[in-house]
Amino acid sequence: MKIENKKWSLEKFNQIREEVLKQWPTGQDVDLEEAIEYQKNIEPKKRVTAKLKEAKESGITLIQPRAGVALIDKHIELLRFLQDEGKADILPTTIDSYTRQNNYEDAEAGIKESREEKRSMLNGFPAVNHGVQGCREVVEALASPLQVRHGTPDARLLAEITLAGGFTDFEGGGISYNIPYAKEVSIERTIYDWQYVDRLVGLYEENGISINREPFGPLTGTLVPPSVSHTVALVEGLLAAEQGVKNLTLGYGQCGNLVQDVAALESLRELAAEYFADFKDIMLTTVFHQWMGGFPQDEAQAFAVISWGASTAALGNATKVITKTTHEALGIPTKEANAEGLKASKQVINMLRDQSLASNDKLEKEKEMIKKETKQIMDHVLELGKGDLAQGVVKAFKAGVIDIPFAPSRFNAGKILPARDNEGAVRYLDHGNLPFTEEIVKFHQKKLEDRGKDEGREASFQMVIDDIYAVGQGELVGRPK
Ligand SMILES: CC[C@H]1O[C@@H](n2cnc3c(N)ncnc32)[C@H](O)[C@@H]1O
Repeated sequence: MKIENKKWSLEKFNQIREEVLKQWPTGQDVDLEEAIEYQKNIEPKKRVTAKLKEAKESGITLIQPRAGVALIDKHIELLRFLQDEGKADILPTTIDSYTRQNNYEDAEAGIKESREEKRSMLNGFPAVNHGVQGCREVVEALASPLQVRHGTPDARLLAEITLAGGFTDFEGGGISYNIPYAKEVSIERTIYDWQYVDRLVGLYEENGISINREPFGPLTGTLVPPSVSHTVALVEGLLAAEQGVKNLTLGYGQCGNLVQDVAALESLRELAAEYFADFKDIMLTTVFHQWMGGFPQDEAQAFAVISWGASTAALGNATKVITKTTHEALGIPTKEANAEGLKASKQVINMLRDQSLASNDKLEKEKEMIKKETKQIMDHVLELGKGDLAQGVVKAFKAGVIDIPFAPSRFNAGKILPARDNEGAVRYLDHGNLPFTEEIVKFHQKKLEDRGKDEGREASFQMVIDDIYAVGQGELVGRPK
């Protein structure tokens, strides 16, 4: 397929739509006109965009967990608990791994098994199998707005069914739900398929229905430098806006050094304001993901990591924070543990509501570097695409100009290597083919050399390994044993 960053015609969209809705029997229940009417009757307090707008205007940080189980009644019970006990501002529905791979047969088997075993045999909610009516049962049982969270390279049918089902926010994108989640799916394929998702959202918007879109910020969740993360957020947001998306939450996964993370959130807002300046009617918000790397098993230590994430989200004025639980190192959390992660986060956010991180030289320097790096990558992507962003992305991955650390995809160059400096900020030990100037490369090298001097060792791959295990072992920087 030829990909270009151009709004799809309705004719092209409808032609592909016929195939999409045939991928599973429940696709036949999607009737767009009826779905638009149904969405029209979902009042503002149950729309994610309204909640985000209110939070952005009042400068508060909303809390949202991840959560999903196999059966509709159990999923409602779980979400009701997170809403009423956890006080979640926005509710998730995390989709199961079979559905994420379009393996609806095994999802169906998982539903059957869950009924037999009387416990969830899936690691999320199989929305495609439950269909439009099943999704509406969930939406109508809850008072809070709902977002679909997943990791699906081909999310076209999932989007059709969950949006018709009353969800008002859809996570993911052609890079962020491919490169960290799949090995064999080409970038062309997922950029194209996610243009379909965004064109569907554009169709809802053209009919007065506001649906929020949230590219998946953390990517591989493993020491992803802010400028790599911001590049993907901006690219996916711009591709979505071209298809008619009007509400975008751009995300970033916590790295752990407070100044760098606050600088990342502030620079993300500033970069987004620049890159989306031509889209007059777009609402831009930010989401901060609490630490996505390895967690300590110990409950108290895990609470500390959760609270550190909540603190940074508040001090960085993120519109929303995605919370973690003390079961992170163990598996799918109980509803109680999930609610506790929400309550700990809310406590910290409330206590920091009237505080902010005073601007300082370090913060300004960090913001300057992140913005310079991101712009250097973005400029090169556009150059490679001869002005077409979609073409540029495909070429950028081939050239390693966009490169995501520790990604499974064979379409990712995998040449960059991140490691923490002496204060725990994430730096480029190897910047691979990222198109950075000498100034940028030297800045990162010096930071890592300083750590090496302090530790009495060379800046090396061993630091990367030490840093990957550090948080789970009670540290931030992986110091030599
Ligand atoms: C993006 C990855 C994260 O999503 C979370 N996650 C995935 N599936 C579920 C789930 N079913 N319930 C709660 N949390 C979940 C978990 O914290 C994991 O680290």
